[in-house]
Amino acid sequence: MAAAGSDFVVVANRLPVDLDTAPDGTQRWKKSPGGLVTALEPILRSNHGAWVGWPGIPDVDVDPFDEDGLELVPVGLSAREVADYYEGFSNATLWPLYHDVIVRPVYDRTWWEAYVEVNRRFAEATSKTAAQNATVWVQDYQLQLVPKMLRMLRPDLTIGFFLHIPFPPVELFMQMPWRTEIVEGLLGADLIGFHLPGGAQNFLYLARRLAGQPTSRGSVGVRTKLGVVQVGFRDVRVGAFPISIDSGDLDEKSRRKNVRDRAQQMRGELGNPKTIMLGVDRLDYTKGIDVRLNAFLELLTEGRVDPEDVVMIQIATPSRERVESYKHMRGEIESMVGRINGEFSRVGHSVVHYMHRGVPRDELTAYYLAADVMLVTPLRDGMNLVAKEYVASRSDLGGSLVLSEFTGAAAELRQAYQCNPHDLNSVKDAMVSAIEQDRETGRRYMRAMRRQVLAHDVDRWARSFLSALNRTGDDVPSHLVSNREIGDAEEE
Ligand SMILES: Nc1nc2c(ncn2[C@@H]2O[C@H](COP(=O)(O)OP(=O)(O)O)[C@@H](O)[C@H]2O)c(=O)[nH]1
Ligand SMILES: O=P(O)(O)OC[C@H]1O[C@H](O[C@H]2O[C@H](CO)[C@@H](O)[C@H](O)[C@H]2O)[C@H](O)[C@@H](O)[C@@H]1O
Repeated sequence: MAAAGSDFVVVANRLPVDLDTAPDGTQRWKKSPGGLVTALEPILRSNHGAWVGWPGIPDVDVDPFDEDGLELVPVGLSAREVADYYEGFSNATLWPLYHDVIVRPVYDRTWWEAYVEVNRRFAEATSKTAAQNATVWVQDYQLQLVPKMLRMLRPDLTIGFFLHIPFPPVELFMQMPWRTEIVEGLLGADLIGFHLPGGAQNFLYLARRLAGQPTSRGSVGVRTKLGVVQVGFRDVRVGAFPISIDSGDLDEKSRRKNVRDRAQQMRGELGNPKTIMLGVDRLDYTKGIDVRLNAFLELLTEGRVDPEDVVMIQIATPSRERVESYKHMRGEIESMVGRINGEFSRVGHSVVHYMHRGVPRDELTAYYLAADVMLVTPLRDGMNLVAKEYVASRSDLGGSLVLSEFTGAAAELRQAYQCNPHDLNSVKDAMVSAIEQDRETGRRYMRAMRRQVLAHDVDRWARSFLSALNRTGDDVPSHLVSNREIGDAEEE
């Protein structure tokens, strides 16, 4: 058992830095600051914090190192483990199963064995890193066995777990050959968080049915009213904590002159169309990129949208490219883009601009500002931060959001043009309403959505989870100090 060590440890599949290999073969750490690290950094730094995770490439063996007061603890994976644990069990079994079986999950015993083995390695690395009575926060579906494994190694720890993707209903979860092991793995935590009350409710039912543990029966609320599973003498609490973004920062960036000028310039480069529609997603079959392309194609074909007036930009960040279903989907989407442009573009004027690459952060903010209509049409999505980022970027109160009902964000962004991605007419109607929205209505809707996103930022999300985990009932867990003040951001 560790004598010294960190008082607060985050455990996630990926470290907040990636080991990047340059063309000349040299390797260096590249920051990949997602929302999670932004939210947790102040708490990590002021609490002698550590982050346990994979460096992002196979077959590297790196010792723990300090990065500006934050201890980074790399967990190495072999190429075989990346194939079986990450691409296999995490992204070809759990990912599709938890996203409504949009593609058929593969149940492979070798992948499961790799998942168990890698989860054990993460639990062991965490056990060596955490100080006596430390707080450990385990993240996401790749590490569902870690809470139980860690509790067996270190019963002194307070362990939280947060699932970033949906937790499926019983009818789907029961497909999983290792369903009991997964539920029991999660029950090693003291608090299990989901984005939405529905996920928490699904889990409570499965804990009763599969682990045979008594549970509370009442409904679960957002950030309040936790459910309880009794595991022997321990109470495992279960709750809904919808994640968010660093909305204040994005709001500030979107007001900068250089970002506004760049947005104007983009419009000019596109030939000053009346309407710019934008999609920003990892290239993933859950995101409904095909749905929005189909809806656009039908609207153009029916003459409800004029190809001279409306331009669509799709930024599709490469993702999980060696997984079969992702390869297949890429081909389908690219052929659809080709078909729409083949039918409706003319020389010097494309109707769909498709980029299979990521863009830098500031450039992305400029895209958000330039877009009159933001298209977020997943078939299923745990939250969808892109929808919240768009809203936070619209300090000018311009723009409109088309949002699938099947995202976590839909529960909070009620003034979006919500649609059912399984009903193409619903998506088409939402797109047309968003395109035709009048200025005053748009400003009213955007103001209401911004109030929600600015008041509920990622810092508040982290604090509400950690205070529930440590049962302090305040925004700031009493034994975890933070040097960052929070207050509800005021609109404009
Ligand atoms: N800088 C940058 N970030 C991107 C790009 N595409 C997506 N992202 C970010 O990736 C995140 C995607 O989160 P989310 O919508 O919740 O979907 P997820 O991909 O399933 O986690 C958001 O923070 C996006 O801003 C890109 O091209 N450039
Ligand atoms: O690490 P990758 O395999 O490259 O995938 C990127 C991340 O995708 C998933 O994001 C989810 O979390 C978001 C924040 O809570 C949420 O808004 C979104 O709906 C989810 O899809 C995944 O959960 C992460 O673990 C991945 O790192």
